[in-house]
Amino acid sequence: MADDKNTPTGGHGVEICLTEVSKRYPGQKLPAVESVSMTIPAGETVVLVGPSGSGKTTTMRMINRLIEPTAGKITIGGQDVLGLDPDKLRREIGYSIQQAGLFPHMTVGENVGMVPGLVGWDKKRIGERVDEMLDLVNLDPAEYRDRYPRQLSGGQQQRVGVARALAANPPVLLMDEPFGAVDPITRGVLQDELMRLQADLGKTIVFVTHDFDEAVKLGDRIAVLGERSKILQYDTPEAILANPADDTVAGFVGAGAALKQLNLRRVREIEVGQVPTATVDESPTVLKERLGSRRGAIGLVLDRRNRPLRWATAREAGAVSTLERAGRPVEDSVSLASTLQDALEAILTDDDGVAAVTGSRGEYVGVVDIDTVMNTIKALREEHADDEPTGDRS
Ligand SMILES: Nc1ncnc2c1ncn2[C@@H]1O[C@H](COP(=O)(O)OP(=O)(O)OP(=O)(O)O)[C@@H](O)[C@H]1O
Repeated sequence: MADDKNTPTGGHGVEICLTEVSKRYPGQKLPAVESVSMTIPAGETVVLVGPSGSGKTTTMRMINRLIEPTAGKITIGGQDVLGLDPDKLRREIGYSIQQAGLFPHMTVGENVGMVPGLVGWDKKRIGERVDEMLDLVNLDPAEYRDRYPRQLSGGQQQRVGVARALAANPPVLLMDEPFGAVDPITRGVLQDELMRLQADLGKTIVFVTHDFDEAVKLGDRIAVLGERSKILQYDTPEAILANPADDTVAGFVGAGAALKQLNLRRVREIEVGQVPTATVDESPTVLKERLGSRRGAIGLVLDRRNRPLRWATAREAGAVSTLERAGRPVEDSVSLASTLQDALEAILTDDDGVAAVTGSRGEYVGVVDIDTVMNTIKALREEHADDEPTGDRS
């Protein structure tokens, strides 16, 4: 899929550097963006979040010079953008906006193929690229290529918008609330798709949103902007959730920061506990002995392929002739790939407050309980406690 004929970097992300960039719109007393400095590392997704009017869009559009800065310097891959021809610059930067911004009188294929056409690709290559891009965003080319934007759902239009932004394989992608106009479910699907794409493509993405949860999900780093685009905090989602720089950022992070952190962690990253186990073919007394005399201690009966089958206490194991009927069935288990939020959900709905953890083939790996989750949150908080939260450079 690498198509490096027209792009010096082969489409891989490059660093973007803003140095004391300001924008004052004509006739305005105060600048909309005042002396912003930030480094966006190559191949990372940086999300700009902040209240309405904080200057997110202005900041982003100065990168591709849809808006001209009044002062400061912007470099992309070391090149000063103010020294480049703006039209050429914009062809090398993918741009996708809310409501997709497709040209209504052009078909899906013409929309996606527009920038490759502008940079001089031949017809055959453009055709192939259009189909490849539609495939990439999960739209069947044969079905959608010749439709007009109005013949698509909102979510499909957004997909075409992303396909169009990627078509000429630019190293940089600017996305201004690209999923702002679709329902929450479609939005989640589109976010997942973008994450999957980005894992393969490694573009440098600057993404603007109002939605802090979207920022946490998509961002390698988040820049929380205040008035005139002042950078209130610029850090990883984990660090911002664990240690917001000030009350304004904390307000923006919103309620439930600790719970949101659980969404960023996977069960495989924590140390799971162990309980006594026995397989269904073993005698109930074996499990009873392994559980010992500790009151309330619970063990797991595993099936012949080592998968969690039933929870049982020593007393319950002692009351049956075969472990097939001991205790109660395991209703819900979590896998190593589950988030800690999923694990917490399973723990909270379990009578004994414990969830079995399984590996990739469903085999028993261990257990998690509320203490494990609490300790993880505590550790996260301690890990980031000494962070120097503010910083307008990476
Ligand atoms: N063309 C313009 N002329 C004058 N002022 C403008 C212009 N465009 C934007 N502004 C002002 O600049 C400030 C920043 O606007 P901008 O659109 O960058 O903010 P934003 O954070 O992206 O907002 P939103 O989240 O509502 O889209 C606002 O106060 C806005 O009114």
